[in-house]
Amino acid sequence: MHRLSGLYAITPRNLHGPALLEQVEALLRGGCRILQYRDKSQDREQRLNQARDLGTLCRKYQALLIINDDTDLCQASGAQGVHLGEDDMSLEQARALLGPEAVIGISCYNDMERAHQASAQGADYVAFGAVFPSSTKPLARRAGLELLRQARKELSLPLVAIGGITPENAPSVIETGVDMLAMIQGLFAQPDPEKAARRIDQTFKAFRGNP
Ligand SMILES: Cc1ncc(COP(=O)(O)OP(=O)(O)O)c(N)n1
Ligand SMILES: Cc1ncsc1CCOP(=O)(O)O
Ligand SMILES: [Mg+2]
Repeated sequence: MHRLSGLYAITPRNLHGPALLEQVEALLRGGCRILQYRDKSQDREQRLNQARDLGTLCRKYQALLIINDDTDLCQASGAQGVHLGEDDMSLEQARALLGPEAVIGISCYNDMERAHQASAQGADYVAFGAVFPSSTKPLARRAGLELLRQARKELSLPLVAIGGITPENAPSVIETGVDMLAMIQGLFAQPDPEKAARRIDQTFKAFRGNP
């Protein structure tokens, strides 16, 4: 059983090869145990090699590797699951391809109805956001802290918050009851990503206690 809680790091577009692996390993050292490989580039071979290398690194730290958008890449690289949005394959199709053990996460933006539907259809987690303005995705729809609180009341599956989250504003998001914080710039744009990851990990522990 995978542990769907805590820091959920997502790879940035501008980092590849050894530099990406180095930064990801720093996050893993800092306590991150969920990683999403998000790479919209078209070079399939490069994406496959990168996903396999990230998988090797994640196994070393017993971390989960999720692939953004692409079920083929998930299967080819041996990753544990996929993250799907409204422009991607449906949850039913992905489940049929990847099987019951795969972790499938669904973007719900600010749409509670979509989240209830994903939950009923067997999603492993649902994501809401952007919680704050995001320089990675400036046009993302906004889902504020109040919506996260409401989602926590209505839904029992694991919840992810995404968009503009930083080590500074993380406590205000964790306080709503979400299970995971998905972050790109709030980790990778920090001078010390390991320290940023450790700070988030400790913030979760301060709220929830050690397991
Ligand atoms: C954890 C998490 N939540 C939301 C998203 C956004 O997914 P999507 O709407 O499909 O947009 P892209 O990331 O594909 O541009 C995500 N990737 N991860
Ligand atoms: C993919 C995505 N979906 C909503 S906001 C976002 C980007 C999150 O990146 P950052 O943590 O840098 O705001
Ligand atoms: Mg997508």
